[in-house]
Amino acid sequence: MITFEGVTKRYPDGTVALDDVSLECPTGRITVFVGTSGGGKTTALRTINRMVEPTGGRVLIDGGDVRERRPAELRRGIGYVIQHAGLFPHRTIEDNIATVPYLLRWNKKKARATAHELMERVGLDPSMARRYPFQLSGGQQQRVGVARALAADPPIMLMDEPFSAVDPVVRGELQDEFLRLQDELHKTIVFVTHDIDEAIKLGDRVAVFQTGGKLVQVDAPEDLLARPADDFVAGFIGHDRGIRRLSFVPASGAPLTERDVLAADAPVERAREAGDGWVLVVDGDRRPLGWAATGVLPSSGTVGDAALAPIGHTFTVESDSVRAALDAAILSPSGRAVGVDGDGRLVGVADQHDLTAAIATSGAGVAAEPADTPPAEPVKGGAGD
Ligand SMILES: Nc1ncnc2c1ncn2[C@@H]1O[C@H](COP(=O)(O)OP(=O)(O)OP(=O)(O)O)[C@@H](O)[C@H]1O
Repeated sequence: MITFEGVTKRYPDGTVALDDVSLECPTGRITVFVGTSGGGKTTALRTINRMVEPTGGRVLIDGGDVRERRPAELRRGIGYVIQHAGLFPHRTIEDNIATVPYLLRWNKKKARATAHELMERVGLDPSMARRYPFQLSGGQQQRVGVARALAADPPIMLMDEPFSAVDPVVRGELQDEFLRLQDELHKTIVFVTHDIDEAIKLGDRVAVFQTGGKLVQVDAPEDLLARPADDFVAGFIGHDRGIRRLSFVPASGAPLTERDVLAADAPVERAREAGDGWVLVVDGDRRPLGWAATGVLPSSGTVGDAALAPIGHTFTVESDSVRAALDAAILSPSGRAVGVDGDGRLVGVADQHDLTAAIATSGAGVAAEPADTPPAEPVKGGAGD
């Protein structure tokens, strides 16, 4: 656990970068610092590894004041990743990654073997080990930055806008892989970003900083979206927080039906009986094939003979959120979302009304149940859809 106790940083020119900040970053979890530019996020991060010394208050790691540790020794237990990766341009990728192991005087063979292992872990082909940073894309360089920070297996990782310098698609991939890696490694991570969507996607806890180094709110992402502490936080989160909260409502709570679902070998006559204009056609393995419009069916034969409109995207009932399901429904020609299991087989179909019912019972909607109705378990990593 990293603990900030009334931490203040006032620079000699009078700038207050941190103003009496108290917060806890739990062990094995991701705490994200987010907020306006100049809000003190980077300053707060750097007080943990003593790159910045507070002028008031204390920073503790597992109860011990960081000031009682020598900076070099302290930093060996703390990985540090920055924007643009900050790689050494004249060292190969493997030697960049092995920077700390070399400092720790590991023999070269072991250090390089660790570097290769880590390359695989962060999704880089070890055949790139002998390349130089300029021979890698921005996204690949960021992966090297993460691998380098992990090399000595530090329990703590500080990450300062590590994914900001890459395009949105690569950024999304890096975030997903980062979450997957954290699922295996359980590091104590403090992550700085100015992007609220990134904060909500990655954070177990999100700390919102305001100009002047004031910490305004620390909460789980779903609580931040549900109950912003003040107008600043509400404005910072944005006006679509109602929709974004649905990322934390599990789709498994939505009532699913098998109404108007037919196998491809069913006679077209059966499709004509369907109530509201569309029939979902599935194969013998219950994998969805497409939507058949009942107004334009062939005169005879099977529903599989009909021209099928594409499903668009499905949602996985057990792991996706209502947000993903609603999106699938909105994009579906029939207005209905197709829920599948982990193997892509049909579980059931939900229309927008069914999904609204799930929102209401989860407590996330305006028409929430009375307060004594327990909210559904949130979707883990739910903001990622
Ligand atoms: N050495 C310094 N001397 C004076 N002021 C400083 C110094 N370093 C930082 N500051 C100021 O401290 C405040 C907080 O800076 P910090 O970099 O922590 O903010 P931030 O929230 O990380 O911002 P950004 O999102 O723009 O990176 C800013 O007003 C900055 O100008």
